[in-house]
Amino acid sequence: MLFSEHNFIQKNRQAGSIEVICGSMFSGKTEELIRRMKRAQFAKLPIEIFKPAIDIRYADQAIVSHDSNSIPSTSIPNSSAILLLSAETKVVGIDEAQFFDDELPHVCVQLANKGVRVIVAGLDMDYKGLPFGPIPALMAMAEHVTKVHAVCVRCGAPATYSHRIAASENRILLGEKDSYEPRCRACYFGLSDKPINC
Ligand SMILES: Nc1ncnc2c1ncn2[C@@H]1O[C@H](COP(=O)(O)OP(=O)(O)O)[C@@H](O)[C@H]1O
Ligand SMILES: Cc1cn([C@H]2C[C@H](O)[C@@H](COP(=O)(O)O)O2)c(=O)[nH]c1=O
Ligand SMILES: [Zn+2]
Repeated sequence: MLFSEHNFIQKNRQAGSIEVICGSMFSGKTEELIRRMKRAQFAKLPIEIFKPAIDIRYADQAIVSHDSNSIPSTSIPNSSAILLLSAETKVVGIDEAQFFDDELPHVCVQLANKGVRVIVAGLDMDYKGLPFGPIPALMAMAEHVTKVHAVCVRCGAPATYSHRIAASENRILLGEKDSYEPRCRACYFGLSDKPINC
């Protein structure tokens, strides 16, 4: 084997990767993140899972899916804390990533370049259907992007939008079924004949 070829393989062995799991609310992002992280645990790899401190739903020290699956996590105030807290880690999971600051893509690139497998889950769109926080940039920089779908509560089609039923117009409004419902394109934009009670 040529020296340059050997060097190339060695370098690539050290490289990690970025995976993004995105979609609407109730689409299974957290479940998919938990599944991937538990598989890494079975492989005896050191893992760390982070979520933004702002997300105080369900539990402080765990990520919890709408189906009550959970795995321990650390709540952090900003994305730079991930670098400080994941020194010996081989697999880093990040949930509710839409709430993190714009430095998150840079943090993920630094980790991946150090050989870490980074798995990020978050909403790709806010309730207005607009790209949400650092997720679009992460989707562009990731090796793998998985878009998962909920079931539209109006018609049963695959849902890609998170329709807000609560009155607030703030971009950030923590909530569950009391405040949001997953909808397909036709039901979100009112394109179908079926009447939609908003
Ligand atoms: N309309 C819906 N479509 C799909 N799943 C739903 C719906 N409503 C509730 N769920 C539940 O939500 C779970 C997914 O939860 P979770 O992984 O926390 O989603 P996300 O993180 O994308 O909000 C599903 O397995 C299902 O039990
Ligand atoms: C669409 C939308 C959502 N949120 C909040 C509501 C929930 O607390 C989380 C999303 O949780 P999930 O795990 O994806 O179900 O985000 C928000 O603040 N603003 C929005 O526009
Ligand atoms: Zn629909």
